[in-house]
Amino acid sequence: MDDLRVHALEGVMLCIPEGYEKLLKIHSSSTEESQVYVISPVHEGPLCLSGLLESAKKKDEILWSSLEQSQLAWLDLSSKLNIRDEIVSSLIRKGFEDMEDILRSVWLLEDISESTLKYFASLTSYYLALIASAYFNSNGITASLIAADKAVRQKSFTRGATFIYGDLIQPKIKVLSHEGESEYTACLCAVNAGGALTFWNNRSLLCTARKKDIPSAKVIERLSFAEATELSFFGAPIVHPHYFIPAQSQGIPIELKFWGDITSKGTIITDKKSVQDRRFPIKAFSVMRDISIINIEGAGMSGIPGISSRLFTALRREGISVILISQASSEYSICFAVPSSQVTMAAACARYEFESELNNHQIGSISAVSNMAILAAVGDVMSGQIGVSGKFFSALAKAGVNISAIAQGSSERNISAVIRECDSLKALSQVHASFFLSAQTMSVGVFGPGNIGGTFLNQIASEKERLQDQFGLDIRIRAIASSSRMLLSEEGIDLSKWRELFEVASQEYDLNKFLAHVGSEYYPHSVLVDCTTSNELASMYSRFLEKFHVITPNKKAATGSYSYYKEMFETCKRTGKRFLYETTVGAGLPVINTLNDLIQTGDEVKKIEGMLSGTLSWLFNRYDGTVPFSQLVLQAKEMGYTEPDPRDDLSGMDVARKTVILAREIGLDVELENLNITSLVPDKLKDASKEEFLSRLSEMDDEIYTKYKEAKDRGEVIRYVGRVDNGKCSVSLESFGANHPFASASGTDNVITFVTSRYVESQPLVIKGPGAGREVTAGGVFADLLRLAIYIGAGIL
Ligand SMILES: NC(=O)C1=CN([C@@H]2O[C@H](COP(=O)(O)OP(=O)(O)OC[C@H]3O[C@@H](n4cnc5c(N)ncnc54)[C@H](OP(=O)(O)O)[C@@H]3O)[C@@H](O)[C@H]2O)C=CC1
Ligand SMILES: N[C@@H](CC=O)C(=O)O
Repeated sequence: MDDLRVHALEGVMLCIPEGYEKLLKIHSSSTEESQVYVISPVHEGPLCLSGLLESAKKKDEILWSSLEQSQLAWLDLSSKLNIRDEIVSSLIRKGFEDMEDILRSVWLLEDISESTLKYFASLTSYYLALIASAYFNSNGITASLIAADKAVRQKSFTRGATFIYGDLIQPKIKVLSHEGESEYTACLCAVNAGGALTFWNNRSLLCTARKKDIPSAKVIERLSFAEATELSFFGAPIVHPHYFIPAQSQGIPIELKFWGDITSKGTIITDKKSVQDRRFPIKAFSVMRDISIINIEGAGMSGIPGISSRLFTALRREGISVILISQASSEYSICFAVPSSQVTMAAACARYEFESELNNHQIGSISAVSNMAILAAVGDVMSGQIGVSGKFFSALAKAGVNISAIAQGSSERNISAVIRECDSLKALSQVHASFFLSAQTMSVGVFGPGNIGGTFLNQIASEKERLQDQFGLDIRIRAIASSSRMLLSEEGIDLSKWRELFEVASQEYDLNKFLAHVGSEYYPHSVLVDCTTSNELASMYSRFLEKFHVITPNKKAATGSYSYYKEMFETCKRTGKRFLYETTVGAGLPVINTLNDLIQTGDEVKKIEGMLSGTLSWLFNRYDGTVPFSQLVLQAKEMGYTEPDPRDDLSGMDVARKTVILAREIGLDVELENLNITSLVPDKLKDASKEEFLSRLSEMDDEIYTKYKEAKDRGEVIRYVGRVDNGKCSVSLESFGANHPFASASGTDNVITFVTSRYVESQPLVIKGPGAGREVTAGGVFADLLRLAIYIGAGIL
């Protein structure tokens, strides 16, 4: 068992009775025999005493009633803790009598000396220590009080509790007005008396990112002093390194704990360099907001010694704190970041310093940009590990975050990027997920909860948890829209009951609202899944791809005009967004991806031939004249094989679209209008409404029977085929003998053959399987979503 632990506490923690109860719990659960509590002064609230001095200086009559109220507040705290020790109240009263004398002289002199200010502050720390020791004693724990200046010289402390108060010891360079007040004294006590150290903060546990920004951020268990130094600079809940130098120099580990959650183990800072798992090179990410950058540019700076030195000397003279510096090796420009509150002064200071260089154009411009943030990644294990910064920057690129400046120290323990403040949350959540510190989250909006869309939502519902646990992929379906209603949810729709929610909680459909919701800034990756057959939505993909990834089984966009088709891919190239549409041909079959593999590996595709309609395949496989064709069409619709309007299948249009998609995939500039399409839909039903067409379906029965009979008599079967051959596309209704591969297709089979340089005519590459249906198609859309997840960096194998 260690003998001694020294705790650094903020005075404010002990301004309410619950604070003492917490402290008692901490004491009782600690293993060390001697516990030392260094208590910092109170700087705000009813127990703070510095306001009295201000009133005295201003000769404000309110002083006397405030003095009385203040005394009552202190006595009240002690009585609420049931402290019966008369000495405590009489010492508090005595302190107030002394204060009254001092306040009278401040009143007369209208001046507050530094030592008076310190005395009033240290009195609060004394009172807290006094009350705490009385409270501990009344709870059967031996407790005593020692003034800080004496405590730091002690080689040992008595068993039980010791409370240290007063004018706490400060390092020579103080950082922020009230930072580290108890920590430095605690360090000195621990170093001198050989004890362990705990710093209690009132802000939060130290996590891999700020919890407010990334709710799934985890507590960091261990940290090296060097990492702690980097993180403290970037605003993590650790005091400035100046305050823990004594402990660091003696290799005394420091526990960082959070007063709001005293049972958490918190973080241990040690002098050991982190040797954690190299798969997790980053310990934590931090964001500093409200930053401005100043850029100094000019050809005349190259190779001129002393420019940087003059700049930073001038800035230091003005007390401007430079947070980050980045200079191109060409020395053509220097960029540095400062807090926005200092940017005007910093820019003026730089202009003043380089006035003559500006006048003679050695320096072209000195410009400032505000509303920036610094995103920093910190970790010992980054050092020497190839690819960490690459991953960091590519993660930012995938999230569409522009980087204005970069800095990486040669220790390789910190990479910092200056980005726009409005991108900071999105950037943080992307890099945090990319280094597997939290799940890779996608904000997904689904258009069209019909056959395919609805099945897709059900499939996600059943796999969501597993994907999150196994691969850290967090798919959040945050919006669902039909043509008239939409359901939005901030955290993600509960997919176990999405249908009921859509019924009862949906609102009127508003596309702009839908897009703004799915694309909300917090999420680094926003995805639109279009499971409609809407032309209107398809015509907006190019616009969507500016900001969203698009996944769709809807064939309309990929078969729109060739210029629009090109435009979508140009947008993708520019924005880094993905357009995935595997299910537009062959439903869940791997047709487009296979074709792409052939092309990307240098194969030459000479001919594509396919039975591309699952519906027509099923109809002609089923039809034998016993059940009317029209009835089978209704069954196919019921089973989710047909297009929302079955005329799209029966007219050959669906096959034509798929043929065009395949042709374009191999680089052919083809337009749908140029295809000759044989339609099975009688002319008289072409322009009827969908409802009328369905009610008059039987009018096509005779003609189909004739076609069927003619083929049958030849010993053949009817198939609808799409072809891309010799640079030309065609679709046709044909009949095939029993030996043809198309004749052996059953059910909703699609059969697609590729003849290429590698897969010759006599032995083509053949893809065969169900080419329509809810489950297979929705599964294909889901697979596209997972492909996208891999692209954005999810660790799916
Ligand atoms: N069935 C299959 O096997 C395959 C289908 N596909 C494609 O999948 C897509 C969907 O087909 P399927 O699920 O059968 O069709 P459904 O008719 O079952 O569903 C379509 C859905 O889209 C909604 N919708 C229509 N217009 C809009 C709009 N402008 N905005 C938002 N929602 C809209 C409809 O809502 P509302 O009720 O308001 O009209 C409905 O919920 C089609 O493009 C089809 O070509 C691709 C491969 C295979
Ligand atoms: N209706 C289509 C569905 C797939 O695209 C078909 O039958 O093939």
